[in-house]
Amino acid sequence: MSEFSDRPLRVGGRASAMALAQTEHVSRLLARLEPGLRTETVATSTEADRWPGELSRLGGKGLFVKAIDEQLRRGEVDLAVHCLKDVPGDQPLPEGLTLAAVLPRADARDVLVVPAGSAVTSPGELPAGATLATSSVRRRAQLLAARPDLEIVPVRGAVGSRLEKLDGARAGLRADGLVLARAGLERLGLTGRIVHHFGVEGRADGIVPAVGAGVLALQCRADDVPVTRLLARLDDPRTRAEASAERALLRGLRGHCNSPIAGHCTTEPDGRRTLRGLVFSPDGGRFVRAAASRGPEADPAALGTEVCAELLRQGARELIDSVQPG
Ligand SMILES: NCc1[nH]cc(CCC(=O)O)c1CC(=O)O
Repeated sequence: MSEFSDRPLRVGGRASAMALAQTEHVSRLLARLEPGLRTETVATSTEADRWPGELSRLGGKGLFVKAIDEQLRRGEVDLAVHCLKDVPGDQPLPEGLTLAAVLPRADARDVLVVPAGSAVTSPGELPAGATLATSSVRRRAQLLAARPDLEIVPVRGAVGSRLEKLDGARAGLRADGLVLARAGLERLGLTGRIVHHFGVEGRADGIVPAVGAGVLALQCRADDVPVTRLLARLDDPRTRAEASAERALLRGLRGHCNSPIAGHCTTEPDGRRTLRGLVFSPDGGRFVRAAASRGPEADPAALGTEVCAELLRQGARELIDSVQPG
């Protein structure tokens, strides 16, 4: 007999197709964990979803999670599903909430998608002066660092509408390609559109992912013991350790949502973790980079702090402060 059998568990998330796929995924995992458990999706379109302009002018990426966290605090939902990448790293979790689980990380790579009918199969085939669409300052800086000839143009909106704009089915974008997270396309069943995966290792032709890329975070009220215990069973310790290293790096850098910061931690089969961090100028012309590896017994947050200290020593503060928060 499940202690959740008397009422459905309300799963909160955003209303975009990607977010709905995420809440459905979590609901399926929970049903598998606790036969008899019923869930109900509560989808909310946030202020940031409705805003067509620059996110930084509204208050930043944190708005994607804020409205849902408030529902959780008010008791209108029992858990919240967030992309960890969208959870601000420069402020603590809202009072009374806990990060009860991080799910196993999906493929964290950024990918290139080209318009329907384009013959391009890799970035190297893009002609000089080609236009790529992304609103991520991190992607923009890394693309320009490798190819200063590229023109990078902003694009916002749900992943599906970005693809429609790219294909010309919707007005508002003329670009030779779009750079996105593979994880988002996976959740939408759209990986068939991918023509190239960017490497995460910090080579010149790659794109080091964002802190928390590909990770789904499950939050609940800290005093809700049954839900905290239930969600804890979905926690992936390896991903949690990687996320902890990455987020310690981001916290130490005090980056705001408009900072071109990349941070990615990987784990070897023997448990050894490597954290790589980079901070860029907006045009990618200047950057600092650092990496460190530690054995499985080392505190992942300390790894983040160490890579952060090295980046600051190399001048990361000046790069971060040269960019306006919005
Ligand atoms: N910035 C929005 C966002 N937040 C998380 C993902 C994708 C999934 C993930 O990386 O967890 C995306 C879309 C994208 O960046 O293309």
